[in-house]
Amino acid sequence: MARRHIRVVGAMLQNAEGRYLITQRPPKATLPLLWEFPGGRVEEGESDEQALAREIREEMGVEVVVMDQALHTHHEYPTYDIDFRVYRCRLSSPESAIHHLRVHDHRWVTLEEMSKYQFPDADAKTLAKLLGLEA
Ligand SMILES: Nc1nc2c([nH]c(=O)n2[C@H]2C[C@H](O)[C@@H](COP(=O)(O)OP(=O)(O)OP(=O)(O)O)O2)c(=O)[nH]1
Repeated sequence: MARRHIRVVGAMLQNAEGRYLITQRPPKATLPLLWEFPGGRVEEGESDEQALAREIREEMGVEVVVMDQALHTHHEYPTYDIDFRVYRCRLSSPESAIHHLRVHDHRWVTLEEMSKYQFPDADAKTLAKLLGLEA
């Protein structure tokens, strides 16, 4: 069978204190309980911006404004490849409460704190680039 290639979008979502939102994948998802940049797959006919806003609405019940693309990487997992783009985003309403609709947990973290959480393999490159970008 052909190897699957999936297009994934993630959010670099900063709050007023400059902390980034990271979310924990559900226990029964692929890559269970790993921490990640909120987001998910881009579906047929969707733009990256539409997909990211939809995923974040479905996962946490909040609205975001998607801004510029910050990072783009590829990663090969054992059974599929991802094309992963990360966009800077902000909450449409800064005081919005984060709901755990499809995420197990969330944290607002500094870049230093981020490295203490376990992320999927694809994010090693993303995190290194992010540290480089924001340094
Ligand atoms: N959102 C997100 N996904 C990531 C990150 N790093 C990483 O390897 N991924 C992978 C995990 C998954 O294989 C894929 C995202 O798919 P997903 O399962 O979250 O997407 P989805 O919500 O559309 O899920 P599904 O309905 O297809 O199950 O990208 C990341 O930082 N954020």
